[in-house]
Amino acid sequence: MSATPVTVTVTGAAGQIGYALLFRIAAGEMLGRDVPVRLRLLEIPQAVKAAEGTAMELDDGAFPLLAGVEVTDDVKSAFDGANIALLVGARPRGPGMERGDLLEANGGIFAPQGAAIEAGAADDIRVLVVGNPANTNALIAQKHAPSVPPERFTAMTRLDHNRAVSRLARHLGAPVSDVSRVTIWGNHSATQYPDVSQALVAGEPLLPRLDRAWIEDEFIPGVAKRGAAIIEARGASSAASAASAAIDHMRDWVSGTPSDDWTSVALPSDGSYGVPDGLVCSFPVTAAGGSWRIVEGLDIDAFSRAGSTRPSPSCARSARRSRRSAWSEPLLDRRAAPGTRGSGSLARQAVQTVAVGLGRLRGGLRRHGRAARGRARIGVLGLLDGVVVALLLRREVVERLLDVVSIAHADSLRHRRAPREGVAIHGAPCSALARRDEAGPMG
Ligand SMILES: NC(=O)c1ccc[n+]([C@@H]2O[C@H](COP(=O)([O-])OP(=O)(O)OC[C@H]3O[C@@H](n4cnc5c(N)ncnc54)[C@H](O)[C@@H]3O)[C@@H](O)[C@H]2O)c1
Ligand SMILES: O=C(O)C[C@H](O)C(=O)O
Repeated sequence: MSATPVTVTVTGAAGQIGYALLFRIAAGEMLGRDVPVRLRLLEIPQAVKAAEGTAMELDDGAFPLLAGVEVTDDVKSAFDGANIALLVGARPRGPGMERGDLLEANGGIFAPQGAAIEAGAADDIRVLVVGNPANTNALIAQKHAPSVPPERFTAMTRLDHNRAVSRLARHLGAPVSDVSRVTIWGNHSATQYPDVSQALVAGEPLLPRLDRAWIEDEFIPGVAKRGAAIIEARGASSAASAASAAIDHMRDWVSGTPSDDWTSVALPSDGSYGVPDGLVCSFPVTAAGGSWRIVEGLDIDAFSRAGSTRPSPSCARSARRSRRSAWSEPLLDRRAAPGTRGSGSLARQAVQTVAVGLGRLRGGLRRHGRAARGRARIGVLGLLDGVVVALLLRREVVERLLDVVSIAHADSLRHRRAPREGVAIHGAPCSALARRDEAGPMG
């Protein structure tokens, strides 16, 4: 057994995921069965007592690797000397919501936590953001810890990855351990693209064994919308499977991925695959020596070329949408906020949110009835989301955002007759944004 315990900070420790996560960490499933851990549990003051109850149960587990448990509501001390931070504490969504709708409630949590990591975490700090919208929250935390290497901030798409692997294995009647090289691209949101084009089953290409209609009509939406299906069935968002994915994510990060496989992790882009620098995006990654490395050089068109059956109109729509989600978001980003490098891709995400909010608002205002009113309401919330993100940023970004909003507004007035196709956000056809508006850009 190694001598010095690893300090693991878990936020939201009294919540559902926290409860499913902590005992597995204490049992050595995350860092190895020879690595002692010291747990720091961060909660809001109202939930500290519940977290203390969990700490009592951890004691009662008599875990040989557990070197201590501390409970606190003080953000600074929670991250002091932390080697690993699992940022789980955040509000979960309810039925009918998208994860991006949580930004208003949750975005503010991650700036002080990022700052506390900057101030006091250990040099080897590794951060996994689980709280939704995970990609955006990871970016917020990362921007507040400028001296920590950006790639140490990750957001969790491992749950989506595991869902994809499990679904493929069940469909093919194969053990999950036989399925490899699956990728989740993009955001932990309904806009993600679960990609099987490189996947293997028992070392052989998997694509020839799948029907393209199944991939497009069942697999892709089934994975991307699994979180909502669980909320619908369970009345609460996924917890044990999320905790399990967090364990998998950290274990692979620290101990490495198998030599013949990769996993999916959302991390600040290094420009790979045309994703703008700094945007927190899920990629195929391997881990070795405690660092992630993006798998380079994959042929991203393989899936399209391999399809042999003609998709029905709805398949085509869903495929277009999925591919657009994975690949055109960066394009939209680039066009939406040219020259915002340095002010960060958070600005671009804010711009996207505002643009989508505007799309929803316009859609709602143009129609009548309850659905339209709902759409307009969601539009207003989307606008607020964007503004909240922008306010977390510097002044010039806010100004740029206002710029974009006014240009979009002017365009929408100009193209009132064909607003879906006509509105341009710095050159990006707004039709693309409008079609994505159910899913939202945030993850
Ligand atoms: N990325 C993923 O794959 C994934 C999967 C499942 C759930 N989630 C997200 O994880 C989050 C937590 O889910 P849950 O089911 O555990 O929710 P929960 O409501 O059961 O628990 C959340 C806990 O966080 C605490 N909390 C709130 N603000 C905090 C703060 N500032 N500091 C510390 N703790 C704080 C709450 O008091 C609560 O105990 C949600 O945002 C959910 O949407 C993400
Ligand atoms: O869907 C949710 O809101 C929870 C989580 O992100 C999930 O994917 O299960």
